[in-house]
Parts: sequence; C-alpha cells; structure tokens
Amino acid sequence: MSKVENGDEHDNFYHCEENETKETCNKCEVAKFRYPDGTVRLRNPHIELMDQDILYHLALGSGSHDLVEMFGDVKFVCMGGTPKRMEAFAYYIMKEIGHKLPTGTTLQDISQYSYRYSMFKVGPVLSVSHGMGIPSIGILLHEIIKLMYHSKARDPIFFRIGTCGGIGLEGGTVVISDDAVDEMGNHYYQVPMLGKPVRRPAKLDKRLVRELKGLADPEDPYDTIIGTTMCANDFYEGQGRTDGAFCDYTESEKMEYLTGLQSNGVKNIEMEVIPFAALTHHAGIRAAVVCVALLDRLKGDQVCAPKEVLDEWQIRPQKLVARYIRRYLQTKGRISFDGHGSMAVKSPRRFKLVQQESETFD
Ligand SMILES: O=P(O)(O)O[C@H]1O[C@H](CO)[C@@H](O)[C@H]1O
Ligand SMILES: O=c1cc[nH]c(=O)[nH]1
Repeated sequence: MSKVENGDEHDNFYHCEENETKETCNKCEVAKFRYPDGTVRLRNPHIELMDQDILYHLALGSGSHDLVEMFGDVKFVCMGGTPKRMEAFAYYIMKEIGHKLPTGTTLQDISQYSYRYSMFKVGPVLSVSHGMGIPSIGILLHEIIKLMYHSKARDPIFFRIGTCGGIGLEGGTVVISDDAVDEMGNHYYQVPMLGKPVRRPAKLDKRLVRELKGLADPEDPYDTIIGTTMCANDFYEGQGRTDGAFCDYTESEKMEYLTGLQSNGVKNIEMEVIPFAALTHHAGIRAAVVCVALLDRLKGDQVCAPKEVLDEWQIRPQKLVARYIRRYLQTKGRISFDGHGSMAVKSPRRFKLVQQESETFD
C-alpha cells in the first residue's frame, strides 16, 4: 500500500487565494510547516534529540560549526548540476547584488572537503551543486533543508537553475516549471521507506512561477515559457533517446512517445524536478525550477550546439533568477542603486532578516 502524504487539496501551495496572506490562510502549507518567525520546521522528531547533526555530504555539522552564524542570513538557495556552474553563478550574483568580499579574499567552496557537492555563499545567497539525478539531489536536499533548520534561516526560497531537453522548443528557450511529472505521468515522488512505497506530492510554488515569468524581459533574444517538466531517471533510454549504449525501440516509437508527452503539456525533460518539488513542498519551502533547453528532442537526441553557445544558454536561467533576487533585495531595501545603475549592498556582511517578510514584491 502506498500513501500520498499531505493531501493534494491546495493547488496554490503558498497561499490558497491570491489575496490571502499566510497569517489569514489557515490551510496554507507554510503556516503548517514553518515556525511563525519563518524558520524551517523539521518534520523529523529525531533530529532535536541528537547531540549533534553531521551533514556528512556538505562537510558541515551542528556540533563542529556555528551554523547560525555562518548561514543564518541565507534567503536564497540556488542549485544546479555542476560545481563549475554554481561557482560561476556565485560570482555572477555577487556582481548583480553588489556584494563585496573582504579585501584579499576569494570565494571558498564551503563543502570542498566533502568531495561530493560544492557550495558557495554570497551574502544571502547559497549556490550549491547537486550532481545528476534523483538520488544525488535527494541527499543534498535532506542536508540543505536541515542546514536551513539548524541555521534558523527565515523563509528561504530555493531555485534549481538547470539544463534540459525541450519538446518542440528551440535550443536556448528558458522553461519555468509549473508542474512536475515522472516518466509514468505521476505527480509525486515515491520513495521506498521500510520496504513500503511512500509518495510525496511534487508541487511547485505557483506564485513564484508567475513572479519569475513577470521578470522575463521582452527584449531577451529568446523565449521564456511556463510548462510541465518531466523528470527522468536516466539521460538515455529513460528520456527516449536512441543514441545510448543500448536501445530496444524504434525511432518511430520514440517519436510517438515524445509527441504523446507534448500533447500532455510536457515542455521539457530533465532529471531532478520531482524530488526537488516534493521535498521543498514537504518542508514548506517556496521553490522554483528554471531550465534552459539544450536541444529540441523532436529534432534529435545529441547535444550538438557548440560549447560557447551552450555556455551562453546556461547563463539564461541564472539571469532570470538573479533578476528575482535583485528585485527582492531592492524591494526589501537591502540593496540600493548608486545613481549610475550599479548596486551597493546596504549590509554586505550580514543580512539580518528581523521581521516576518511579505511574500510578494508589491
Ligand atoms: O544541467 P543540470 O542541472 O545538471 O540538469 C540536467 O543535466 C543533467 C544531464 O545532462 C541532469 O542532471 C539534468 O537534470
Ligand atoms: O536532453 C536533456 C538535456 C539536458 N538534460 C537532460 O536531462 N536532458
């Protein structure tokens, strides 16, 4: 027997209605799964009974590190597959929010001695690599959500900044996921626990989707669209490719499968959206996935675009998320313009979030 935890009753996960706040909405997931001050509530009674919690794959621990001092000001957690992309994003966001490092210092990979994931901190932004596929991002999310809990970060927002295969989309198109399905069309993350399957609904924050879409610039020389994202367990056969080491289906069967996905509203395929949506939702954390399509799967399987083109495409989701972060910090008065279009951080070392923050820009 499997069980869907947490029901499916609230379509808009953050607030049930547009005009409701989390204080007035008694069905709101955040009201249920966060402490009133916005800090993350862990849905695991064992953790607070432990002397210390070792976040093994991050090379951090609640006994060995002052996690409140190190991460208490985190507001945004940005994730993507590769250490290089997330290091580049850390430098990019540093410029975008005008964050200054102390003279003579450079960004450090906080998790370098885990030899698993890379993590960089730039003021209120954590930039973390998650590797490829469901188990890798699943493990990371357990530890990052615990990190948010131990550090008492308030109302953190998570983003996945990734790449994907588009379905009927030109290479370079940016997709903001508003729904997640697996290869079987399920909208949940199923994990075997104690020999039994447990399902957690994979839901993304609809309001965040709208806010991100609103930040797409009509002048951008590419499209930014909203759509359903399919999460595959594999890059090759699991995504209907015919160019893996093995293949037992024909090209026309593949095309029938892909066009079937397209007619069900699937815009892109990647490999992490289901656990990302499900575990953030389960933790009451607002989250969004923004990926750039590296190819149109209706036209082929191989990623053929030249390296420089792929590198430029990969920056597109980063730009959108950076716009969101800049806009958020501007609205909250944490960064200001110097009158020449460049920004200065008001409190570069630490962004103390003293009061409960409203969730929209307006
Ligand atoms: O570009 P990233 O974030 O790694 O994501 C996509 O790329 C990888 C496959 O090449 C998978 O992890 C898939 O989800
Ligand atoms: O086709 C693609 C491209 C990037 N990532 C995927 O998972 N699939």
